[in-house]
Order: sequence, then C-alpha cells, then structure tokens
Amino acid sequence: MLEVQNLSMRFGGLLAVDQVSMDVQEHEIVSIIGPNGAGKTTVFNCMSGFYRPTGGKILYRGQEIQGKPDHKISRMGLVRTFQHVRLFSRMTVVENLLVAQHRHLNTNLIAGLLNTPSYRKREQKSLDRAAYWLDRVGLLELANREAGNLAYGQQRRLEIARCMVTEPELLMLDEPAAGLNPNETRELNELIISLKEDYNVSIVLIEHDMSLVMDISDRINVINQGRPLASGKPEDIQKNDDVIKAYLGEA
Ligand SMILES: Nc1ncnc2c1ncn2[C@@H]1O[C@H](COP(=O)(O)OP(=O)(O)OP(=O)(O)O)[C@@H](O)[C@H]1O
Repeated sequence: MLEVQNLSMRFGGLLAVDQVSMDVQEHEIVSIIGPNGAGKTTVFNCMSGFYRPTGGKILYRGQEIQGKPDHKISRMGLVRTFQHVRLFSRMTVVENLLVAQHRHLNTNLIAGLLNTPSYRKREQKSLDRAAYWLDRVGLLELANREAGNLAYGQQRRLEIARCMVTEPELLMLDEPAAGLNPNETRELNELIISLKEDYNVSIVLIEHDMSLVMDISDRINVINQGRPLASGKPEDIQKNDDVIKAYLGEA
C-alpha cells in the first residue's frame, strides 16, 4: 500500500536521508530502526507531509504523495504520532479525540451553527468513537481529565487513540515506547498487534526498544547515516553483520 522509492532529504550541506527505499503491504507491521540521527524521523516527516523530500517518490495506493500537505495525507488514511507527545494539554481527554475527528472530517461550520440533524448524528458518532477508543486504551475513566495532567504512559496511549478515531489505514508510530515502563511497553506491544489483527491497520514503527521491534515487526528496515543498511525479517536482521556493527559502533 505504501512505497518509498529512492527517498532523499537534504538540509543545507547535510544529506539526512540518502536513497532510502521501502514498502509496506496491507496488514503488516514494518519497523524502521537505526542509530541516533540515522534519518528515521526525517523519513517519517517526508511520508506524513511535514517535509517535501529533496528527491525520490512516495506512493500511497499508487498515488504520489510526496510534497502534499500533511492534512491531505492524513485524510487519505495515513496518520502519525510524534516522538514528543503533541496533545492539546489544556483540553480534556475526550475533547482531544473530538477535535481530532473534526479536523479530520472538515466538519461544516454552518451545519454546526444550525445544529442540523445530520450534524447532531455525526457528533454522536464522534462521541461514540471517542468513548470506544478511550475504553480500548484504558482511559475511559479519565475522559474528563485535562490531557496535560495524565501520566506520560497515558498520554502516549491517548495519542494512539487520537489517531485511531480518524480510522486510519496506515498508522505511523514514532518511538511509541520511549519513556514507558516495562509494563506499559508490554501493553503497547499488545495494543499494536491488536490494531493490525482486529482493526486491519498497517503500521510503520520507529523504535529503539529492540525487544518490542523484534517481537512485533513483520519486516524491519535498518538505516544508518541516512542510507539503507539492511532490510528483512526480524530473525535475519538480528544476525546481520552490518547491522550488528552499526549498533556496536554507536555503543
Ligand atoms: N529540520 C532539520 N534541519 C536540519 N537538520 C535536520 C532537520 N531534521 C533533522 N535533521 C538532521 O538530520 C539527521 C537525521 O535526523 P533524524 O531526526 O531523522 O534522525 P533519527 O534517526 O530519527 O534520530 P533519533 O533516533 O535520534 O530520533 C540528523 O543529523 C539531524 O540533525
């Protein structure tokens, strides 16, 4: 469903991403790993419309999306989380999920002001979806708390729920396990697998927690200093000499 072809991104004199290619098929969890500064987030930023790549193509269901604005890409069903939580911290938990759906659906302001039956029906649906996903990520009881007052692990789960209420086809998770304790990481592991198995969402994952990556990925792409280093199944990546060297070099 997603194909990245020879992607490059230059920042002034720095070639942060250099000819990276990868693909994601339906019903797959594909990870991008690599040492710090390898270019992983930059690849994400190109895929989600935050950066216009300097070179290469990104095809989503056969359509070129590189350089399209992020809101257009997310309306096509490609939705992402960020490395650093980006919630509306002064809004309540449930409001965060309602706002996400409004922005996504481009809700008609006039219909809202007139409070038409179809608008009310849509509002009810948004609320039902929000409640469903809050329950699914274990935050229903905290629906009326200010998002900024949640514990970090809860904020990260809320971020995923905020993506899921927009019913994405492809979810991009940027270091979802960062800052989580082992218990929370295990719950995250189960949640990500369930998104694929029960909701048919394909997933692209950037993550430093290797046990999580090895456990849930169908395929892994390794990049190092902006360049593709290896790609394959977790068991192949684990014993790849170049990959081992790149990681040992960082240590
Ligand atoms: N907007 C930008 N302007 C200039 N340089 C940038 C910009 N964004 C990223 N870079 C540089 O590009 C390189 C790749 O950064 P990127 O954040 O993609 O790496 P990463 O693999 O995601 O790293 P980490 O695992 O530490 O998050 C780094 O050298 C970084 O400093």
